[in-house]
Amino acid sequence: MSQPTSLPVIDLSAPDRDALHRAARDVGFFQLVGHGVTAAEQSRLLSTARDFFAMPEADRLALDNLNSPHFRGYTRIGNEHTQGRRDWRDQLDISNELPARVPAPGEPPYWWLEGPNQWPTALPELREVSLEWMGRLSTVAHRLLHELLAAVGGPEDFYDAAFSGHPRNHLKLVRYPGRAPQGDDQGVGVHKDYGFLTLLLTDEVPGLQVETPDGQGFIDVPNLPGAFVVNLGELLEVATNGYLKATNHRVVSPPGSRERYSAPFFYNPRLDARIAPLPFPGASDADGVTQDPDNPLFAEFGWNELKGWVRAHPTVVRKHHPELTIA
Ligand SMILES: O=C(O)CCC(=O)C(=O)O
Ligand SMILES: [Fe+2]
Repeated sequence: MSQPTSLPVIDLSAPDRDALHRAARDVGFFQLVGHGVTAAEQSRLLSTARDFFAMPEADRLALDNLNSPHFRGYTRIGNEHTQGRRDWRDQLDISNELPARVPAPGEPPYWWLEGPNQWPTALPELREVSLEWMGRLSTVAHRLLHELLAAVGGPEDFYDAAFSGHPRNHLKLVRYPGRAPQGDDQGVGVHKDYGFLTLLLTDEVPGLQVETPDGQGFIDVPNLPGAFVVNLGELLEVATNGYLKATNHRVVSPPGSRERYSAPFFYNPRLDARIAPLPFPGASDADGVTQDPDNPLFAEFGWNELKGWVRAHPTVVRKHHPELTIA
């Protein structure tokens, strides 16, 4: 099979289901156009993110995620880890604005993930822009998930109930501040995303790389202005018993001191949603989910999400959840 050198482009305003099926099954990554989100909305989100990172460090550290047992807020450069190695980026993690939840004895610990966000007082518009963005992209992702389920021959509304109540939307505002002084180029290390679909907005600076289907190398994802880069998360792999795979990807730090900004939106169900197998014709061709002792895939979404946070934010875990283990 020849390696794709650019990603498939899917137009959500006139979806070609065969193309979507192939893009999801063969590549696991594609560019989404025709989604209805305007260039003005996109540049507002990115410019608000830039304003956040341009604030004095003390203002950013006032939102340190070490303050939050719910893993919300700001992670300074070098405090996040992927594959046990330090990532070279700083970021603000935002999710649904909910009251702090402390799981009762016997309740799954993933309920710690529910809680309030931390917002900067000096940049009040960040709250409105981010919450609006999550609502807007949920609508787009919902449509896309329906198209995708239909494209593989399943019932398009099969997972709607999993999103009722408080679906676990997650927006990350990210800055890659050039290369680490020690010469390491891990912006963010190789990983898969934990939910159904990720809709990623980036500036024009390259860096995102996707693993090739044969697992032998990585290809650069070019910036297509106006498009969202979409990738499949682990729940789609679980849902289809491995017919669709969550794709490994990483970000290579921009050279020198060049900065790169990005904003992945993770379209996720409720934390306690159990992902039942999708009834679809390809189920008989599916070869099972990836077996990796270092990365078990959980059908109950909260566990899958908590796995990711515990791995990426060991300092938060040491401070707030020293007893926490992943079932
Ligand atoms: O910044 C990017 O381009 C991708 C980031 C990413 O993959 C992630 O945060 O999960
Ligand atoms: Fe990712």
